[in-house]
Amino acid sequence: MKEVADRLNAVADHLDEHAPAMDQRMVDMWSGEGITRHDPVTGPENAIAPPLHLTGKDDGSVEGEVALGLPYQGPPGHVHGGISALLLDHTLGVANHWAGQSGMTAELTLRYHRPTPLFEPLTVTGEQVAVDGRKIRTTGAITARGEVCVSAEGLFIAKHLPRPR
Ligand SMILES: CCCCC/C=C\C/C=C\C/C=C\C/C=C/CCCC(=O)SCCNC(=O)CCNC(=O)[C@H](O)C(C)(C)COP(=O)(O)OP(=O)(O)OC[C@H]1O[C@@H](n2cnc3c(N)ncnc32)[C@H](O)[C@@H]1OP(=O)(O)O
Repeated sequence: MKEVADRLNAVADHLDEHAPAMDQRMVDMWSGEGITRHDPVTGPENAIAPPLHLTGKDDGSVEGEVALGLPYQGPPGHVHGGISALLLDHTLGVANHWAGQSGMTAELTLRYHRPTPLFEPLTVTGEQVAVDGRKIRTTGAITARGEVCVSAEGLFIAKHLPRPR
């Protein structure tokens, strides 16, 4: 294992030497292409992202399918509850973006109905349900085999931090 670790560390050092400076990398991550490349849920450049692929639907909601492996394990054979919260927080955020009014998460309420299985297709959904001034209410769920494992209700407040340029 030590030899393998040394080789991986050498690769990491090599990549570090050739990577752009951190502030430039931040700019690149936010440069567009219609997706965020860096986020820990859908980001293709983020090693901890499963990644979940979300699609916007004609009815205004978003949906994606993903199967999660061992790094996301909590209870034996099942998804860690914080990971489910991560997927839903982000999916509700993307649902807001898709609906045209987005904001920052102020409250996220989760109900864990049944354990969420690892290694099985999960459907993750989000839908904006109301906008009242700056307050945005959004719901979503993770389902497996047609049964709801986790449902979410979020309050988002319209506010946008400046993107790096
Ligand atoms: C499907 C294909 C789509 C393609 C997608 C393509 C591209 C994607 C592009 C972008 C990606 C899109 C989405 C990405 C998704 C991101 C998801 C992640 C979201 C997050 O992970 S984000 C980080 C976690 N989040 C925070 O880090 C927030 C920290 N926090 C604050 O920054 C402030 O706290 C803030 C801003 C929340 C409010 O602050 P503030 O000063 O602006 O507003 P203020 O306090 O005045 O509140 C105004 C009114 O909201 C009420 N209110 C406020 N907070 C409340 C609470 N908690 N509960 C109940 N009511 C609350 C007040 O009571 C008042 O109500 P009233 O007006 O009636 O008095």
